[in-house]
Amino acid sequence: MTTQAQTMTAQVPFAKMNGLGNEILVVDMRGRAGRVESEAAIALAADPATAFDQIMAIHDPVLEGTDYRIDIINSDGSRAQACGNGTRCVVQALAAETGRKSYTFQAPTGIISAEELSDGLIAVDMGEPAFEWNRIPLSEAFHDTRQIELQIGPIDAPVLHSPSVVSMGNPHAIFWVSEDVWSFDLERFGPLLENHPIFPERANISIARVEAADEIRIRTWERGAGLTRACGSAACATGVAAARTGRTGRRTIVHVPGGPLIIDWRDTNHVIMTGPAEWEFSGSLDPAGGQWQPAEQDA
Ligand SMILES: N[C@@H](CCC[C@H](N)C(=O)O)C(=O)O
Repeated sequence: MTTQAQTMTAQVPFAKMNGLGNEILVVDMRGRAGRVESEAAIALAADPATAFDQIMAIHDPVLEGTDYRIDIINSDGSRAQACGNGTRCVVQALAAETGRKSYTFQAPTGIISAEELSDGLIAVDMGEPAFEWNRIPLSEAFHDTRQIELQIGPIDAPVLHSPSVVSMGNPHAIFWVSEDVWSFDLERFGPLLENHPIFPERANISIARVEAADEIRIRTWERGAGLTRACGSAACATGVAAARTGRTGRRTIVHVPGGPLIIDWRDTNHVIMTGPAEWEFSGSLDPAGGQWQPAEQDA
């Protein structure tokens, strides 16, 4: 039988945060073995008080030269390779704890660095995009991924078609539209496209409208999380794809439903995403089962 003391030792601290409305739980796994289990993630996602889009679990560093290792879990319990909004939340949480502004993380997709700027915004180096079909990945060869053959809706009058595809460590498809992005039933088309056989590892699906040479508006259906108010890696993928197809320059403001993100695809080929993060409340949770309680001052 589990005693109260055992239950307490199983608890780890977390902070409920958001990045432009992308709901994030930052879980502190430092000094602990194990990981946040998918079962725990699913239970926490089902509770309206802790409902989230991604968990960002901070682990002790493994690789020399990095501060921490980050594990990313979607609300359906699947693992993700990148999460831009979540990374900003992690940096804000660590900066509040330590006073240090810059960090280097071992993320599932590789080494990423990020810093809190003097105005409080957080800049994340999201690494280099990949365009090769087998790195997205796609299930069939497309030599030009600026536009691939994929459509949804009636065959002779598709609602969405010919997306650009980009990997930001995780797979993204961007459907360009000239209408209001809110006029599309993304809740209906999102899951069909996320799970389309062309994407063997599923994909994050965005609808994007270019509004100026440096401004884009998007909505995203996230792989493993559904409709979200913000997806940082989708904003990066869209900024890159827009520049790559001649729709915009390399520095854009990408408006997600939660607000603006600055996306800068630098000459170094690295994509820098800048935006805010916000703390909501703190607590402790069991990374195996997901049972949680608020911190005393927040209870
Ligand atoms: N919200 C994230 C992206 C999260 C990962 C995604 N759902 C996936 O499975 O690839 C972001 O801000 O980048």
